[in-house]
Amino acid sequence: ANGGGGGRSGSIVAPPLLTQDEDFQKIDVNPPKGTRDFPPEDMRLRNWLFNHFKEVSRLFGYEEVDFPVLETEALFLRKAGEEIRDQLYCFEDRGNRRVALRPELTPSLARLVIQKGKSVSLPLKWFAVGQCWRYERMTRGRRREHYQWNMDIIGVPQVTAEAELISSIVTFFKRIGITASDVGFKVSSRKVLQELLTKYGVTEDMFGRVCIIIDKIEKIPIDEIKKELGFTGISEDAIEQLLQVLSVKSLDDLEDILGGAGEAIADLKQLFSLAEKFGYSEWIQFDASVVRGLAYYTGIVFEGFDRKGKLRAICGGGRYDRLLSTYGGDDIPACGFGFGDAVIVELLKEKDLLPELGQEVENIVCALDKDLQGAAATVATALRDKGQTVDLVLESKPLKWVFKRAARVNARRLVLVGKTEWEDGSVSVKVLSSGEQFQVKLSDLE
Ligand SMILES: CC(=O)Nc1cnc2ccccc2c1
Repeated sequence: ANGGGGGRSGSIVAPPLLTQDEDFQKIDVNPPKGTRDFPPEDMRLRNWLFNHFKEVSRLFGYEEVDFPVLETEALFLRKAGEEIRDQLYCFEDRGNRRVALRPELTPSLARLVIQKGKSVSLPLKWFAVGQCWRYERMTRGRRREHYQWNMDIIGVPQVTAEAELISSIVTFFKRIGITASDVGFKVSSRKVLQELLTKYGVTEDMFGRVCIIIDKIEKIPIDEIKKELGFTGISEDAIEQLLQVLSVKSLDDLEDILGGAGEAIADLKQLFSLAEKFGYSEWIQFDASVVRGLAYYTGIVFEGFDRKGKLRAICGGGRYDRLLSTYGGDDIPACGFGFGDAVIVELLKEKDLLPELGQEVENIVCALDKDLQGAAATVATALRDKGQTVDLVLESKPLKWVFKRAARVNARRLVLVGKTEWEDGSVSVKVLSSGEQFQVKLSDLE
């Protein structure tokens, strides 16, 4: 509809002759490269997934928030060499402002917390499900957008916060039929790296960069890793020692190397003990090689992985105690996770756990001849006012067509408005599963 613009009212203006060929050119009906449409069937799966995200978040007492998909570019301009930065979907808008489509939600959340400042009482427990963007050469044929579920706790320095976040993801997995034998969480702390780098005399400002390099440890050859670490000023033998520590497989072995005095060990011990109390011990394991690819993590980091090792990380998160202060906010501790909508669907397919979601409608209402179309509208409204879902047949159609549509929309029953019945305020109802058919007064229809 073109709104009031071209209605029947006013003088009829002959439309301009469609002379230029661009008026005829067929547009490309596909969505832009790397993006998806959500036709009904895909939208049903997406809603099913997002409803689980949101129900778990509410189960944990979190409040939903959202932010613009468009942010100032500066919010994402970290200099640690992150992939998310190289692929920023940024541009200059018509006001010559540098802007970007958000590649993640955490910076926006930090911005909003700072904006709210003293007017919000800590701790904050917020969640969001939002579309995030990246711009990479389509050579890789990868998607340029995905939806991310985030949960964040702002203002809690203790690892009870991280322990609760992992519990919420475990709760989500259990709700959709994923078990501890399907997936696990690799858990570590960046304080391990921090304590080592301090020992090797590496300065704080190098910390983020070193983490990003190490996060690539399984993605690029080890010699490349060593070379890149060399550029940050770490000595050769310090690099060897560092890589040694990252292959440590138990907290006890780590303690032998770091000594028991550091925060890293204390945090991790407490997290594993809390995991026991939350009841998800069998879901988590210590893995010193987990650093995650975001520069702002400062403490515990974790990532969900499929135990078959066929898929990329399912989700990931950790503590980011410095992020708010880097944006000029107060020194407020924070932690959170991101959970993308792509890998989880691949996992559900693998495990044959995809739900079967068909369209459902309770009633199809149909007038048996065209001068009963108004009556059919009245019947549809009566049912809708009682909260019943109704697919109203809007044109006069042969009954054969109506039965076909009833099957397609998976209607539970057919409500037929016929001349004789309507004269005494009745309609005829056919329950499609049993074939049972009966007359009923409109007022008694429920
Ligand atoms: C598997 C997948 O689609 N990943 C994906 C897709 N789009 C993104 C967009 C922004 C940031 C990360 C992204 C990650």
